[in-house]
Amino acid sequence: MKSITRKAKKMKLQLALDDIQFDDAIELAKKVSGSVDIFEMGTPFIIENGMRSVRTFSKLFPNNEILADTKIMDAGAYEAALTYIAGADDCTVMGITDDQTIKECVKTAQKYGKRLFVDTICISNPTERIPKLEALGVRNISVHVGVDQQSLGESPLSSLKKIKAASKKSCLSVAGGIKLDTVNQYRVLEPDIVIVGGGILHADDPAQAAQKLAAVVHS
Ligand SMILES: O=C([C@H](O)CO)[C@H](O)[C@H](O)COP(=O)(O)O
Repeated sequence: MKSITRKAKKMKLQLALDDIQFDDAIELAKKVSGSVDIFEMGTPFIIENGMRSVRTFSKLFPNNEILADTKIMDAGAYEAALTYIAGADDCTVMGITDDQTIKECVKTAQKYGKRLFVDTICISNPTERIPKLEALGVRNISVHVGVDQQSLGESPLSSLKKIKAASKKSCLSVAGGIKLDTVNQYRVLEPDIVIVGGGILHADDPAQAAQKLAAVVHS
C-alpha cells in the first residue's frame, strides 16, 4: 500500500543553497525555478543571511516550496515558528535531539499548517528511532549523510534502504553528496524528494546541472 502511494506521487527535486552568495543564489534560482520544486535555505546560508533568506525567496518564488534547513536541536516551538512566520513551508529538526523538542516542533508545524522534516544525521539506530519519531507525530524524514561524513566516504544509500523499511507513514527525502552520476541509484529506491547541494552548486554550469538532475528525478 505504502509503495503504491509513493509511486503515484511525482518525485521532487530540492536544491540546497548552502555555500553560495545571496545575490548569486537568487540569480541561479531565477534560472531553475521551473525545474527545481523546493528551494532549501541551507544551514550555512541561514547562518550567513538569517530569516531574510526565507522572506526573500518566499516572496520572489511563490510557486516553489521554501525549506529552512534550521537543524533545530532545542527551543523547538520558538525556532520552528521563526521560520514559518518568515514564510517557510518547511523547516528541519535533528532526529537525535530529545523527544520534547521533536514534539514542540511537530505541534508548531501543525499550528501554522506547515511541514517539519526530521534530519537523520547521526541516528545510529534507525529501526528503533524512526517508529518512535512517527509515534511523536513526525510525518517527514530527511535521510541525510552530512558533508563531513561524506568526506569519510559515506553515502545515504544504505540509510535510505533501512529507513524506507522502518518508516510506516512518512514522506522521505534523501541528501548527501548526490550528483548527476549517482542520482539514479537513489531514484530507483523511490524517495519522495531528492536533495542536491554541491552536485549543482559546484558544477561547471549549475543551472544546466539542475536541469539535467530535474529531468532524471521527474522521469
Ligand atoms: O544539509 C546539508 C549539509 O548539512 C550542509 O548544511 C546539505 O544541504 C546537504 O548535505 C545537501 O548538500 P550536498 O550533500 O552537497 O548535496
